[in-house]
Amino acid sequence: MDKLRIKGGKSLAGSVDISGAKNAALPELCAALLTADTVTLLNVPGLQDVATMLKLIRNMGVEAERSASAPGTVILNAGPLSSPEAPYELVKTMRASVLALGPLLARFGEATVSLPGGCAIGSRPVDQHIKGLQAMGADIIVEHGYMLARLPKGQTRLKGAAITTDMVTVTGTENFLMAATLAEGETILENAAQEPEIGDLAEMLIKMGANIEGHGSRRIRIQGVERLHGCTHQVVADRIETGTFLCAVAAAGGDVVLNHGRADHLDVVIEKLREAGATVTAGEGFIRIQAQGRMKAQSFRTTEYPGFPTDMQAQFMALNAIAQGTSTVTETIFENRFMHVNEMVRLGAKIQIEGKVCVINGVEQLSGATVMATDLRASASLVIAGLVASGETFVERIYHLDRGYDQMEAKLRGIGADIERMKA
Ligand SMILES: CC(=O)N[C@H]1[C@@H](OP(=O)(O)OP(=O)(O)OC[C@H]2O[C@@H](n3ccc(=O)[nH]c3=O)[C@H](O)[C@@H]2O)O[C@H](CO)[C@@H](O)[C@@H]1O
Ligand SMILES: C=C(OP(=O)(O)O)C(=O)O
Repeated sequence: MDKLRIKGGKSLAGSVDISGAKNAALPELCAALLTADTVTLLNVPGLQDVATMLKLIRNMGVEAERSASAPGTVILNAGPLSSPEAPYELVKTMRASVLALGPLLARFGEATVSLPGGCAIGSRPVDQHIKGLQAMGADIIVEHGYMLARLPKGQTRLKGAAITTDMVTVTGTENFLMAATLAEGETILENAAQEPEIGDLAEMLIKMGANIEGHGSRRIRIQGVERLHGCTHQVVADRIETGTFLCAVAAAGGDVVLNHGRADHLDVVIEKLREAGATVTAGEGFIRIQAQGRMKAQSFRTTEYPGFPTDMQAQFMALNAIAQGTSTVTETIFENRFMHVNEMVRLGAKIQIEGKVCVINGVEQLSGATVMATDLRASASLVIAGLVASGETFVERIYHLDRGYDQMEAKLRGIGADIERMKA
């Protein structure tokens, strides 16, 4: 297994190109299942999760190729799709595979999708996905670890429905959105997620001929159409990758421009960074951060968008770990998303976990050690901690990092970090 070696203490300067968002690219690859026409996605990030999703849909019979001449371009054609199935072997490494369920049901009237299972950050059930698609008329049974979904005999389309989920669910909203585009009649999604990736998916579906209103709000209305057509769509910039680099610069110090970064998708995080003492400026297609000296620790609580993103919790905690003062971080979305804490403690951080809350007493210096990545954002937080720790830090099990960051170590090296991948 590859690991990262980081020699801490370098400040960061220069510019980084932010990639397309993992959490937009994954549903958008699944949206291509909704049409027999060709769909072209631009700005698709080079991530392990994208490779897994391409494998998953190719396994169904979909033609899906990365363009050799245009980096980031993926051309998809689900015309030849023959097997609407997502097997456990592929689903187990990537929970987002559940996003195949809605489009498959909508277009083919059947789908067999493995239950994703729990993961390091929490149990992550899919009961809301099942309940919502059942409300749209699907028969879904769970058997041998699989969701077996089909339309009742004689029915060729899902039916529009009013769906109110028990909690805000991002991939749940995306599954219903995609399913509803081809359903008969109107679907109203109440308590819908408002993450920018939902808006980006909706924009893509509208280009494909879908009739959608209200995306970006808590109530989305979809009027089903009989068929969708192909489109070309550019994946929105990754706000979590952007936020990760912002935290890295705030922690290590420096002056970095993030090209393609969208400040309007990161309001709360940027506000906290400003309160911490960083200077953050932004314009069309870029964000610049300048940071000098020790930041001031910031307390926060994760909530659904537009609140503080759970996917930024670990990275900001790394900043708090070496900031001045005491902060509290409350995780409200996932029940087990503090796996990075014990690893940070091994680097010298002073953090106590009290249920959903972490109390962090900022220390002046971390000291390098070997630490283990347990999930995607935990990995990123350990990289940030390694950038500021004295001596060398080795981050093991970075296959988690590769799931969701496009060449993170090369991008960090480009702005002056002393970081290298050690191949297994
Ligand atoms: C591919 C993708 O976009 N992943 C993101 C998505 O994950 P994902 O869509 O899986 O997360 P959800 O928004 O669904 O989860 C929110 C909460 O609802 C719970 N829940 C969800 C569905 C369900 O059927 N039953 C249920 O109990 C989850 O366990 C969690 O506690 O949103 C999360 C929350 O912003 C992010 O951390 C992930 O990066
Ligand atoms: C939890 C995350 O992703 P996923 O839903 O793909 O596991 C994440 O991106 O931080």
